[in-house]
Amino acid sequence: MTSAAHIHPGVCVKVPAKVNLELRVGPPRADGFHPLATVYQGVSLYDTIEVFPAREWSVEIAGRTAAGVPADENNLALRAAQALHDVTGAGRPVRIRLTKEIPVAGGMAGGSADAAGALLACHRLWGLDMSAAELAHLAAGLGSDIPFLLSGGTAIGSGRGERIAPTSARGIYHWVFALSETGLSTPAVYAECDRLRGSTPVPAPEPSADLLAALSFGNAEAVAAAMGNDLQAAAISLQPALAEVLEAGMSFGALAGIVSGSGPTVAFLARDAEAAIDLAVSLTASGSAADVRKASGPVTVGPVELAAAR
Ligand SMILES: C[C@@](CO)(OP(=O)(O)O)[C@H](O)COP(=O)(O)OP(=O)(O)OC[C@H]1O[C@@H](n2ccc(N)nc2=O)[C@H](O)[C@@H]1O
Ligand SMILES: Nc1ncnc2c1ncn2[C@@H]1O[C@H](COP(=O)(O)OP(=O)(O)O)[C@@H](O)[C@H]1O
Repeated sequence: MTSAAHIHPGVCVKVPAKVNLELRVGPPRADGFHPLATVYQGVSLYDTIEVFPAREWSVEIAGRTAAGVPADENNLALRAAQALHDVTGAGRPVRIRLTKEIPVAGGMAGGSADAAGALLACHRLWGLDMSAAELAHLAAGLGSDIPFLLSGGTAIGSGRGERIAPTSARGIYHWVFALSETGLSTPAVYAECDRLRGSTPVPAPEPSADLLAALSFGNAEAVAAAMGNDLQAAAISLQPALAEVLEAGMSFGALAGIVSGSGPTVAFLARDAEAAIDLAVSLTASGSAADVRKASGPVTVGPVELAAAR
């Protein structure tokens, strides 16, 4: 065989990070999960997921935020590819290449993005014809955030976050993310939320009408006023320095600051693109965050296309 016979084309897709504009958390269900009412938005920090036919399953990890991501069977992208293979009986093993830009364990769903990307890329590579609903069902079994990341954009999440409904959203939102040096574990933050609530009765979660109206008008000030995260107090309780990060961003002119999901990334909404640049510069100069990223939303998952042979 010539060496060209060993070069198989692969498939590539870029999947964004998410921020929860609102995250309302109900009391724990019998299965331990918390019922949610959340508004997700895809933001322009992307992981790239490439899959190539191979003799054995494997995953390799590159990119700015590669450190600490498991390159074994605990990797969510690998688990997703194998789950798709198991339920369909289709396809051969793949080598997965992740190029990570999304902060790890930061409350921005990087692992979920990689899992969603692996599902989309393997679905194409193996020539499958599952419906969007079938893929979403499989995604939900792998993680609550994954169905949203099959498409991105702006959407309402209910159930444990896996039930996605579109919402009308206008405008472009300019974000500055303050990253933390150490991650927070999602289950630990949910548990801390329950502990802080104690025996206080918690109502069933609902998305706020004000936020949905603000999004439908594309009014950044009104969106900022309506943002909220029920996990924020728990994230601050576990990582008290986050309170200072929030204060710093507000003092530098953010419209609003919020812990992203289970944290510890703090998301600041800026008035416009210029204000976002000023805010990112001030936050960086002040040294109040380990790292600072600018992004805009909503953005969707990129096209599923051929990857260069490697
Ligand atoms: C908090 C959120 C907000 O969007 O995002 P992150 O901050 O992790 O990105 C999500 O609820 C995270 O979703 P995801 O990371 O997919 O969670 P899963 O793998 O489904 O669950 C991990 C663990 O989180 C807790 N969990 C998750 C979702 C939920 N509705 N209730 C929960 O109590 C459970 O302890 C569960 O065992
Ligand atoms: N492909 C992946 N990318 C990032 N983290 C992964 C991946 N696969 C498994 N993990 C594990 O999942 C944990 C949570 O990661 P991540 O999805 O980035 O955070 P979060 O749930 O806060 O959004 C990490 O600490 C890591 O050990």
